[in-house]
Amino acid sequence: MIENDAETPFGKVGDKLTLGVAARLSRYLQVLTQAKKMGKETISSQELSDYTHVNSTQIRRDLSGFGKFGKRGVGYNVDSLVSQIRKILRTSGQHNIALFGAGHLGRAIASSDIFADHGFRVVAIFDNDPQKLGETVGAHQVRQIGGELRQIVDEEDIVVAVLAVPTAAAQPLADELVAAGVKIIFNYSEALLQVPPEVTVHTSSPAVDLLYALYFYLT
Ligand SMILES: NC(=O)c1ccc[n+]([C@@H]2O[C@H](COP(=O)([O-])OP(=O)(O)OC[C@H]3O[C@@H](n4cnc5c(N)ncnc54)[C@H](O)[C@@H]3O)[C@@H](O)[C@H]2O)c1
Repeated sequence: MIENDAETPFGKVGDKLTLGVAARLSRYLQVLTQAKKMGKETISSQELSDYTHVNSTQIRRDLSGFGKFGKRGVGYNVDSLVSQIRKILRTSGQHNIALFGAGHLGRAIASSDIFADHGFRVVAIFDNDPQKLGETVGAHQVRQIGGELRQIVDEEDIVVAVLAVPTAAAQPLADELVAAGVKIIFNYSEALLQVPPEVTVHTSSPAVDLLYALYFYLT
C-alpha cells in the first residue's frame, strides 16, 4: 500500500506527474483493467507493450519501483499494479460524472460500464430537448439543464462533465459548466473548447486515435 507522501518512481505520490508519464500510466491502467476483467492474474512487460505500443524497456523503467511484484519470468501482478497505478494517478475511489446529451452516444455511454470500470459513476443525465425530459436512460431520468446546475454539481459532487452534444452546442454548454464549477470536461464533440486555465478539457476523437494507430503501422 502506498502512503500519500510515499516515494514512487515518479516522485512522491502527491507530486504532479509529467504529461508523458501520466499518459503512459493511464494506458497501462486501461490494459490492466481489461486484463483483470478477463481474469488474468499476471502480465509481462512485453504484453503491456503489445497492447500500449510503449516499448517494453520504457515500461520496465516506469514500473521498476514496483519491482517487488514484477518478478522475472512471471510478470507483474495485475491486481497490485492496478491499485498502485490508481494511487499514483490519484484515481482511486469513485468519481462522479454528469452526462450532457441523451442522444445516440449519451445513451450508449449511460448504458455501458466503460466509465464504471475505472471508478467513474454517471450520477446525472441532462438534455435540452423537452421531449426527452423524464425518459429513463441507463439508471437515470433525463433532466433539463436549469438555473440549479451549480447546486446539482455541488450536491452530487460532480467532478467530470461528459459532453455528448452536437458540436455547435458544446461551447455554450461548456461556459455554463465552467460557471457551475465543473473542473473537468470530457468532450466527445469536435468543438475546440475555450475554458479558463483551472478547467481541463479532454477531447475524444476516434479519428485521431486511428491516426495514432496508423503512425505505428507506417513506421
Ligand atoms: N468521439 C466519439 O467517439 C464520438 C462518437 C459518436 C459521436 N460523437 C459526437 O458526439 C456528439 C453526440 O452525437 P450523437 O450521435 O449522440 O448525437 P445525437 O443527435 O443523437 O444526440 C445529441 C443530443 O444532445 C442534445 N443536446 C443538444 N444541445 C444540448 C445542450 N445544449 N444541452 C444538453 N443536451 C443537448 C440533443 O437534444 C440530443 O439528444 C456529436 O458531437 C458527435 O459528433 C463522438
